[in-house]
Order: sequence, then structure tokens, then C-alpha cells
Amino acid sequence: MNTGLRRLLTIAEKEKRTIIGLMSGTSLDGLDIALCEFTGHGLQTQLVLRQFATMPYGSEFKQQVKEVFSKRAVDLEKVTLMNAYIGSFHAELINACLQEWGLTAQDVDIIASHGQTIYHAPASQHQVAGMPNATLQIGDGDHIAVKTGVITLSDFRQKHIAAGGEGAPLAVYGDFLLFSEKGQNRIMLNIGGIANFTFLPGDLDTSRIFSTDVGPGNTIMDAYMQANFPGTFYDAGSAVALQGTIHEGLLAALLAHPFFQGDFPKTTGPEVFNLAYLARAQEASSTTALSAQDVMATLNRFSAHGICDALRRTMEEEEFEIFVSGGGMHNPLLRRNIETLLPGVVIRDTAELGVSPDAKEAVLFATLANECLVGERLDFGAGRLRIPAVQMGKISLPQ
Ligand SMILES: Nc1ncnc2c1ncn2[C@@H]1O[C@H](COP(=O)(O)OP(=O)(O)OP(=O)(O)O)[C@@H](O)[C@H]1O
Ligand SMILES: CC(=O)N[C@H]1[C@@H]2OC[C@@H](O2)[C@@H](O)[C@@H]1O[C@H](C)C(=O)O
Repeated sequence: MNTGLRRLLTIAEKEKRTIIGLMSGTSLDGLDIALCEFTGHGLQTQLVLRQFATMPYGSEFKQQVKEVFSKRAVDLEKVTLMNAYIGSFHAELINACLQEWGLTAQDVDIIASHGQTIYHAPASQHQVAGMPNATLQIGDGDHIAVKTGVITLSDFRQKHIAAGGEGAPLAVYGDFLLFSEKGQNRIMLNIGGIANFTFLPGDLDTSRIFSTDVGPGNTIMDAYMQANFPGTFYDAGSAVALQGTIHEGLLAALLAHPFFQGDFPKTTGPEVFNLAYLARAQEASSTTALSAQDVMATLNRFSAHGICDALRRTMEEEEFEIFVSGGGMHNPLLRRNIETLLPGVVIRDTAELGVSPDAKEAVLFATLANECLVGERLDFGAGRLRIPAVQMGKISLPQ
């Protein structure tokens, strides 16, 4: 038998598995690396997060990715080069991280890599007749496996689409396994470039679980900061937005997108919510001369609105506790806006549940890999909102 396959079977039969989860999100801030230890699978999954680091991307790398990121027309040679380059670069970052932690490849069983989304195109968005839901993540897993010497699982989203999903959000699988709690309805809210949440009913009735994107989290705010305050990457501490005033006309124009009225589950990305979208909303509301501070204050409230409207829709049916994760929870004005729009609702973060809010998405991919190797198909039943019953991840052997 192929020795790599034999090793894979041995790992699947181990009582405890060490899995590195990787996430490189739409914010392009860096590679999140979570070293996780798993025992069990399914609802018996026990996770210990041993180490976590975000390896920040340099400005040159960000620039390279941006050339092929969320654009309809790109240089196909560049995409091809970046697919290999990102895979190799992620491997280098993992090797550096392992060294920092005093570990070697032998200490790791599996790497679970999300890759870099460069285009997300659910059918509701592309509206090309006869074409399916589609999404594209690059940074091929073979490069990671060969350059780290660790068996790598990657490209998790295609199976989800093949089985009828939109390729996202995948958070629902990990949220269900790691954070479901009998007797407590929970909302797991992640505010990354795009904001999404999972509803976990306290009666553990899988047919009531759902997960959905709700709109932009940080993505337009980040893009606006990068375009208007060269050298800055995001509105640290909400410093710019705090100096501005919300413009109600612009806010209304921003909220006019049909995505917000669409039923759950739905997904979106910076392909829709970007600076061109902002420019059209400014034209429509005659606010092209608004100060950068007022635009940022309005964008901040806009993100909070999308999140809170979606939460309110769910609240009409159920009461729940909210656990937040993702970089947006470090934006103080965004948190305050959410609290203003949802008075009385207490927002806690996932650290209270044993997972650092910055690590949650990387932990998710490690959890998906654990399920792929040792779990059984997670069947959420017919449900009112479809969640495909699939085990995801493609296997790359180092030799
Ligand atoms: N101190 C801070 N003040 C304001 N905003 C912050 C701060 N720290 C992080 N952020 C925001 O969080 C973002 C990074 O979030 P995160 O790492 O969750 O995104 P991501 O994983 O790329 O997104 P996605 O979930 O869409 O894939 C930054 O770009 C910034 O907008
Ligand atoms: C296509 C894609 O990369 N989507 C990301 C993005 O970032 C947040 C939101 O949009 C979510 O839908 C998804 O990632 C998380 C990890 C998910 O699939 O649950």
C-alpha cells in the first residue's frame, strides 16, 4: 500500500489527532494558523486549541493577491502563478510557525487549508443562465503537503456546492459540533470581511440549524481606508469613523441592495460589496462630497445594520445568546452600533467557549478535516434551510 495512505489510515485510527487549521480570509490581513488537538468526532468532538498565530501578510503579497481578488476580469497567467505561489508561501509560514512553537512536522498529523478565496459566485449573484453556484479558492494543497511534509486536506468548498450548497458558510458544521449547548439557543456571529452567523437551537434539533452570510462586516470599511488613507489597512480603534456623523441618506442607499431582503441561507462577498457599490450609493444619495469621516461613520453603521436586521429576523422566532468572533469585534464603534441597534442584547465572545475569537475560523477548518477523516456524514435532515450532508476536503500526500 502507498505509505502515505497507510499513514492517513493510522492517523484516522489515532485516539488523539493534532491538526493545523488554516484560514486566509477576505480581509487579506494574514494567514491564521491554529494548532488543534482533537479527540472523538461528531457531537463527541473534544477540541483543545494548543497554539494560535496570525502570520501577517506584507504589503507586496497583499498587492499580488489583490490583482486577482474578486475581479471579473483578471490576468489568467497571474491566477495560475498565484495558485502555486500562495500554496508555497503558506507552507513557508507554517514551517516558520512550527519553528517558533518548538515543533516539527512530525508533531503534526494533518494540515487543513482553506486557501485564498479569489472569487465567490453563487447563482443568485452571477445570474448566468444555466450556470451553477461556484466559488474559487487558490493556494493548492499539494504545495503545502510537499513543502511541510504533512498530509494536507484542502479545497473544502467544492463538495458543498456539488451537494447543492453555495460553498459557504461552512461555519455551521464546526459551530454545531463545537458550540451546541443543550438548553441554550446560541447565535455564533463571525464578523470578518463578510459577516455571517449560525443559529444553534438549544433543543439540538438539527433540522432547525442554519447558517447564513448577512452582509459586509469589515470589507467596505477596509477598502475605503486603504483607498483614502494610504498606508493604513483598516480603521484601527474606529478612530476615523468616531470623528464622523452617520448620513441617513447614504445609509438608506447602501441598504437598498436586494441581498438584504433575500431569504436565509445566502452568501455574498466583496464581489458585490466593494468601493464601486459605495460609489453608486453615494451617487444615488447625492453624497459624493461627504467627508471621509462621515463616510466611515455611515459604513460602520451600515455593517451593523445588516448584522442586526438579520439577527432581529431570527429573534422574532427565538431568544438566544450571541457569541461573536472575527476581526470586526475589535472595532469598538461597530460593537457599539450593534448594541445600539439591538438594545438589551448581551454580546459575548467565543473566548468564553474556549476558542479565541481570532482563531475560530481556522479552528473550523481543522474541525472539518477531523470530520473528513474520522467522522460520519453529518446529516442535518431535510431542515427548512438546506445544509448538505457531506464530508469535505481533498487529500494531498507529501510524497
Ligand atoms: N483594532 C481594530 N480596530 C478596528 N478594526 C479591527 C481591529 N482589529 C481588526 N479589525 C478588523 O478586522 C479585520 C480582520 O478580520 P478577520 O481576520 O476576521 O477577517 P477575515 O478572516 O479576513 O474575514 P472573513 O471572515 O471574511 O474571511 C481587519 O481588516 C479590520 O477591519
Ligand atoms: C467564499 C468565502 O470564502 N466565504 C467566506 C467569507 O468570509 C466570511 C464569509 O464570507 C463566509 O461565508 C466564508 O467563510 C467562512 C469561514 C465560512 O464559510 O463559514
